[in-house]
Amino acid sequence: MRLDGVVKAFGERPVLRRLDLDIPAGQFLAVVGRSGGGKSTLMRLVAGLEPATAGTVSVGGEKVSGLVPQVRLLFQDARLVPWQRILQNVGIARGPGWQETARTALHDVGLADRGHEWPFVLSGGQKQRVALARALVSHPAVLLLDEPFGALDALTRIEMHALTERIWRERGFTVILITHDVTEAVALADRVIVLREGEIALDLPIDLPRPRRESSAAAGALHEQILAAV
Ligand SMILES: Nc1ncnc2c1ncn2[C@@H]1O[C@H](COP(=O)(O)OP(=O)(O)OP(=O)(O)O)[C@@H](O)[C@H]1O
Repeated sequence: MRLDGVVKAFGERPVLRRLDLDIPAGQFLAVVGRSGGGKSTLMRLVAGLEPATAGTVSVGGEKVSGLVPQVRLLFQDARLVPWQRILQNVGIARGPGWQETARTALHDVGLADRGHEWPFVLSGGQKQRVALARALVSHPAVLLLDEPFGALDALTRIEMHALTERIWRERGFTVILITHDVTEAVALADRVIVLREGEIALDLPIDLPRPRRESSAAAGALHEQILAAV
């Protein structure tokens, strides 16, 4: 994925100012920044939900000019369809064999036996697992995570971190994770970008070995550096 001189303004208000960014396939990138810094706007451009004011976004060498099928988004709320059972929520594309594909995806997120139930019976963390399974069925090349763990309790969040990391390592797609949580960024990402007032204030590789312990001294030093940039 590549951003070339990307600018986004709403009327007179510039939200992103000339962003240049190269994201190699398979990278786990975290985007950190204060509220209002332009993180969600960046996500919407990359997903093709909104056009850039200037510059280009490309995925796999193709310029983005509308919704990109190989890019999937996850939000803070799971956005399940309440009147459809869990299996149907996951199997959104009802082609041949959709049930088997949906069952496999549910199995991958640890909800193998819940397909026949309704979304309302699930906890917040389980709903996010279903949303993740729904994204996985289309074999995305890029997964955009817009604070999907933000509303979860601390223990569930750590479980979701481990699950996301495992599936990312197995499947090898590219991830862009938006988060306020610097610890989360350092625990999961290969690279952290700090977005401040629409510009990249820091672009930092995270070379810690995996699986990571969130409390290591090396992680602490990176954490400080990111916070200072924010
Ligand atoms: N459709 C829109 N029209 C006008 N202004 C907008 C629109 N969308 C976003 N903005 C403005 O762009 C700026 C960046 O918003 P954005 O949602 O990208 O920030 P963010 O970094 O994701 O914040 P948060 O962490 O709070 O979600 C804000 O000042 C916001 O008011």
